[in-house]
Amino acid sequence: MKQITTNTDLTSLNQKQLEAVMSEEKRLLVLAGAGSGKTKTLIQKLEYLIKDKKVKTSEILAITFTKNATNEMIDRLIMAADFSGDYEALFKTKRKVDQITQDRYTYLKKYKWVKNVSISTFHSLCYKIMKDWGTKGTLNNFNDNSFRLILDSKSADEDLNSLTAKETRGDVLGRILIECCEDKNFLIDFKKYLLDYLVDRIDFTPSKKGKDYPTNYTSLNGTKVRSKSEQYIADWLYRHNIKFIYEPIVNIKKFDFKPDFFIPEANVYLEHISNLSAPMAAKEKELLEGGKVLVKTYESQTKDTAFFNLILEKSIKGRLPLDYKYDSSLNYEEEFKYYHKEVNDFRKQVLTTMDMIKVENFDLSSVANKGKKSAHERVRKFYEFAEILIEKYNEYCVNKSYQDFNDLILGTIDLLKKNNTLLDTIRKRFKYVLVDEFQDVNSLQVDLLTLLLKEDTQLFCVGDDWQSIYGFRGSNVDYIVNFEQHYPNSNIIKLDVNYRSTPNIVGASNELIKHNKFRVDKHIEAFKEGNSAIHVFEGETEEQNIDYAIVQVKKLIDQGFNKEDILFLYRRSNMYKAYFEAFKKSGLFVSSKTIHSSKGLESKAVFIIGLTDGKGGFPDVWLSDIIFQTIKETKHDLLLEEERRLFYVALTRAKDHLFLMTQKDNPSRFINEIPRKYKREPKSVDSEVFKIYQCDCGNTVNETDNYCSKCGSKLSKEKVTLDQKLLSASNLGKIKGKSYNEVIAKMTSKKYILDKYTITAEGEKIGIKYNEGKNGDKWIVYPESLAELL
Ligand SMILES: Nc1ncnc2c1ncn2[C@@H]1O[C@H](COP(=O)(O)OP(=O)(O)OP(=O)(O)O)[C@@H](O)[C@H]1O
Repeated sequence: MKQITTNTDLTSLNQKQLEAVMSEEKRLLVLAGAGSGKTKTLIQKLEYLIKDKKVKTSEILAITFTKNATNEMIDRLIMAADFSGDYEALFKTKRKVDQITQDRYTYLKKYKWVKNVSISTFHSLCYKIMKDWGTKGTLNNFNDNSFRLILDSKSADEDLNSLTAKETRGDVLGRILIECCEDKNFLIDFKKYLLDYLVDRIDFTPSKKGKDYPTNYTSLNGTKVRSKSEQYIADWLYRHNIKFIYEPIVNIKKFDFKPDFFIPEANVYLEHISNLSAPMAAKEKELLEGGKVLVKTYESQTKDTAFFNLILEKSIKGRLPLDYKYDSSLNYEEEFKYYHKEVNDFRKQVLTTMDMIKVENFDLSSVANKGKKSAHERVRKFYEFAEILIEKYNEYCVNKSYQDFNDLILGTIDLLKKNNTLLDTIRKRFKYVLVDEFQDVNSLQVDLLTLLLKEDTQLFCVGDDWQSIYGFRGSNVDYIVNFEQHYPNSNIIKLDVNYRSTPNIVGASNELIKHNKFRVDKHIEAFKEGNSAIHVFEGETEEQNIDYAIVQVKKLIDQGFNKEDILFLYRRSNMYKAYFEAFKKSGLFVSSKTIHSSKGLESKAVFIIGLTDGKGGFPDVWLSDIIFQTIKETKHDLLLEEERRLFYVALTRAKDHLFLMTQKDNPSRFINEIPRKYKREPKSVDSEVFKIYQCDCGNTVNETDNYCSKCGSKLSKEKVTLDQKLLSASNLGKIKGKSYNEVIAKMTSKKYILDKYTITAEGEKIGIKYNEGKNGDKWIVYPESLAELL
């Protein structure tokens, strides 16, 4: 084999990183804090194995979680191979995605050995195994190799799109639902479920009759009625194809009134009487005098459904023509035309249920049976429908030979278990298995991984339990926290130097994460020096926060920061909407991302917005719906810990500057969990007064100065008056190289707010003005802040 050379420089590693790279341990976890060089160590390990240990490239399997991570790894290997530095130089130029892919392809042809290393996501690994080893062309077989992928939408992974079914999982499930609704009973039952639980959401309403008690219920034909019993009557009529008018206005002789129902074809009025009903006597008399038939039903009768049905049969059916057609065909389109959103939500719930069952490797019928025994009617009903739909869905996918992402892993596990030759071949081939982001693995992935290992396979995992943020998708932080239990005779190396962030950012994130119970203890130290504090800004309104952000962003841009250097992060996309509009208006360009998608990134300045407490803020702990709790229970405490890890990820993306944006009187608990010493918080105006002293020559001097630095004259403390403490508009202009008029125009063009005070300009005076009572107005300036605004 041709000698592979790379420009790997092991001397750039610290002691622990080096130890990890050179380790011969069969089961090793490199457990690290943010910015401590996990990715760097993993890549160096790859290079070390190939270049120094002369391991055959085909014997290495490196597993990542995303296509981006795979590409990053490939790019770093190409850079290591490319001594000319040309490939690295390309990254400094602006390129379109297509161009990046093309360049990668060109260089992979040049450095073929990089291509020989199996670097793939779990999914693409399984895809390949299934395609290469699945049973050839045997439809209806779980291990069929002529399958196509079925996804929720177009894949972000271009390579996968050509291999993907045209229809999405949602399309298929939707069609199966329509087919099931050809059975009228199914349709009516399903519509009732949808109206009760996704439209009226009756189970989310307090059971006690109070002001929150629902004022109406949607009946099967869409009429809103006032009570559950009225809904029952309306539904009974609908099911029997009997038309009705709800609360028709009747005027027979003396007054207008509204009986509950009128059934024209039976020429009957129906009044349902409960203890909430208004007195009936006068209305009844009117109807009688008008020769109308009135049927009365009573709340007490509804307790026994069969009995109540009988009453309705007798009093209504008996008055309809003998040949009345009680049966009618119902059309899905017509029945659900106003409820597309709810049908869509239901479909998503079924797909999530399906995924959760697969990820946990559970059996559909056991989960469905558990669900059907739930104390909640909504859950019982959901699983009745879900079981039928999922069974039919699975049947359809097997017939069509469709596999979703979880099927790929399940299918591969199944295939490896059945096919000993294959298992043996793969185990013998991959002598080194490297896994990135190990904190994100789920049970299925661990099962697969375990299958791939022989006793003497080297398993090298890197991860950070503090950054595990995909619990909601089924990943289980336990595999990294209790690595030694899952992999007996394993070793752990902790990387504890953060090369990315300033000491305040590292200190703050260390302190924050200590509030989590479920974690491995690590103490991460900052490599960098510097004492820039974390800025906490508490505006009274979102507008104030945006104004502040604009000022700070402009300041950073003045310092030479570009788009990539400034990153706005948020828990949910809608938090950024108003910022986006304001930046667009001001012609400012910054990067922005949800925190989940910022994993692995870094930026010189990071702004975390939307840090308010409570619903819609951050943390925002949502216990999963009881439907999903049936499959996997989630607990409030653990969800809060995951939110905190998400905040940890956000904090640790920042290299030098970190801004936390919240709202006055409603800060996120996470901000309070960061000790004060790391933060620069706006304090009250009085405690923060930054006094400005002026020499007679106009030069600004410090309080402790005895002599003026400009004219050299001795400064007399007694001369300092309130007015003299003020930095005049002219002087402020001089400092910033602006004219008096420019300063005043700028300050008065917009109301800048500092803390809760408005900065105003009046003549030469500029700053914060507040009323001192009989001594007149008092002015205070924050020179630093004012200068920032200019
Ligand atoms: N030994 C080292 N000496 C100097 N710089 C280092 C060293 N190790 C890592 N770095 C630098 O630290 C930064 C973070 O490294 P890397 O991205 O590999 O960390 P990470 O642990 O994967 O981060 P995270 O998990 O937070 O995304 C990079 O800029 C990297 O070049």
